[in-house]
Amino acid sequence: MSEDQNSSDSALPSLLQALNQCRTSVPATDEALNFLTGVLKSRELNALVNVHGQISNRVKDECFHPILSNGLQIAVEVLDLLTTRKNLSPDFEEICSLLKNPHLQRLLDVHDAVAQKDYNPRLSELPQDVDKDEETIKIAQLVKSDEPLGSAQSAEPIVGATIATDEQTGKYVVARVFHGGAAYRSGLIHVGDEVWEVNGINVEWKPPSDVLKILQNSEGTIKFKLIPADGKHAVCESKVRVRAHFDYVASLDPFIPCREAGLDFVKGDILHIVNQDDGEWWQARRDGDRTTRAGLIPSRAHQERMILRERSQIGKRTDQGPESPTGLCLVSAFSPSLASLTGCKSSLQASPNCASRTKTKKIMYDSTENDDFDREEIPTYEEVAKLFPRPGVYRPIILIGPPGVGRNELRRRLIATDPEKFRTPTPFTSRPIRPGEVNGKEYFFVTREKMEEEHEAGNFIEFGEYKGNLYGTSVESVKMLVDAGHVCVMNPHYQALKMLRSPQLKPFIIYIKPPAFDVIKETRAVAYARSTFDENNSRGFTDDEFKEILRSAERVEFLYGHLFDEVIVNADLSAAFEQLVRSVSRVENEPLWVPASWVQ
Ligand SMILES: Nc1ncnc2c1ncn2[C@@H]1O[C@H](COP(=O)(O)OP(=O)(O)OP(=O)(O)O)[C@@H](O)[C@H]1O
Repeated sequence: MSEDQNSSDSALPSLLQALNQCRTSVPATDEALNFLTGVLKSRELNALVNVHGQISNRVKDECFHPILSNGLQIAVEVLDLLTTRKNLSPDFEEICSLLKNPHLQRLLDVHDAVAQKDYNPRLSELPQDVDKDEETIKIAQLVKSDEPLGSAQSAEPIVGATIATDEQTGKYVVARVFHGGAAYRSGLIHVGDEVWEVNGINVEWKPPSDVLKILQNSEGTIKFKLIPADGKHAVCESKVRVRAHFDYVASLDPFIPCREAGLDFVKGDILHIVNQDDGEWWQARRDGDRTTRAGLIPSRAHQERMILRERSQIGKRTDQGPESPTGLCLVSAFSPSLASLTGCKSSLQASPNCASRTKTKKIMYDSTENDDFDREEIPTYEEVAKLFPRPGVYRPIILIGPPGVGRNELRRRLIATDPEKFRTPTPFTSRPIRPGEVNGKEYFFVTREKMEEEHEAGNFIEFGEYKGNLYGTSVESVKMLVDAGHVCVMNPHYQALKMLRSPQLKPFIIYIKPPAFDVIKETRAVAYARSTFDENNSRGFTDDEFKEILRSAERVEFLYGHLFDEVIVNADLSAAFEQLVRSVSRVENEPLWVPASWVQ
């Protein structure tokens, strides 16, 4: 056994012995001393010391070299692969549960973070000739980045930091340090540090273009002499992941403080926010992309202001005439099955475009007074976390879209693949039960008073009146299906999303999008598709109805686009259905991003 091993083996007994010997002389309570004795004797600490001894024994003469730096990503991929398989052997089941363990995932995450700090190539020795009176100066050497410098307009692409002139002193200070960049990895350069010299050249009063030239012309390592900022050394990486609800192109943003440092992204991208110290500009990476340095993105507050600004400009233009998304016409559609019992206030105030549809059913839909309310929450970023599927507990599948786009058709096809597994919740009605009907099968039959009471209590996802009877689908009936191990599939009116998208139900929302006018017209004509806009006079769709579907789609996307988990364009029906089946399988088997509050 090695010396190290011996010393670590005897460390805890020696400590215990020492503690016993000085027990009476130390100013500590019996309780504290007993606690410490317990810790020193504990199995966990002894095991840990043992492991430490073993490791230091084995690697005494070697360096640690991480074999990989994306352990977590690989673990998730393995998990994804395994969870798609049915009838796994017990060994694989065990691997799955190990990989799902948050402690193991965190450990891999930390390992990767350490592994990605690329300490090579080694920096040359620091110079010995630092003046005694320069003790407060720090010298940082960075290896010049491989990124092309031709287009560099700032120091950022070269050293991973931005430098700005301090308004009060007129001197150069480090304004920002990018996560993952050379400056960040060095751990030596911090926001607020005053830049005194670059490669031995005093830059105190030089114009920015000269400083940039020095950086560009330097080869290999770049040496900085800095006057440290006080107490700003602790940079803590946040673990926040957000889903972006808007597209961002840094080169088109007139407000970004450093364009080269911007991070472009598109709606739906998952971003890892690594730093939120600056209230206006956050630093982020695309999730899973740990190899690159972080880039600048607008903070939530900044983006909200931009959106409000844009809206007020649209508002001004709308006052002067042209249409805006909120000015779109919305038509209700009604099909007799309660699953698609829909309608909305806006439909009762049809615009002149909709005037031809005189037979629109006046079905109340009152989950909200009007759907513009949704835009009060300005969609910028939503904090998300991964939700791992749990065997036997299925997330409800919600098909949303403009009436007539084909949600019902897709829902029915999905249920037909396995009617025992896929179910639509049973609605409630105040209509009297008819001969042959069974309570709880076609409907739950309840009194009008009971329905009104439940409605008042906010328990209905959809609620309406038809031919003097009330109909409604309750949150409870969705929960009942989920608890019974079924996959609940619904195609409610889009306004129902506000109630459905809750941590209790955790629905997966699929937007069924109409294709372009020509394609929708062609595909529906080939299939002899019947319009459900006017149930008493069911016939092929008219051009106006297709236009109405497209107009309504625009409105749904504008109001609820940020809530969609997936988009399926319903052009060719069998292709759309295949995509639906694939999505449903993903929801069952893969960890997917959901609002963070659903997981906590
Ligand atoms: N991709 C498609 N190609 C051809 N016909 C389609 C396609 N998708 C749906 N249809 C047909 O279009 C008609 C309307 O579809 P469906 O009833 O499913 O719409 P919906 O979105 O549920 O609207 P509603 O609530 O009005 O019923 C049906 O006759 C359906 O078979």
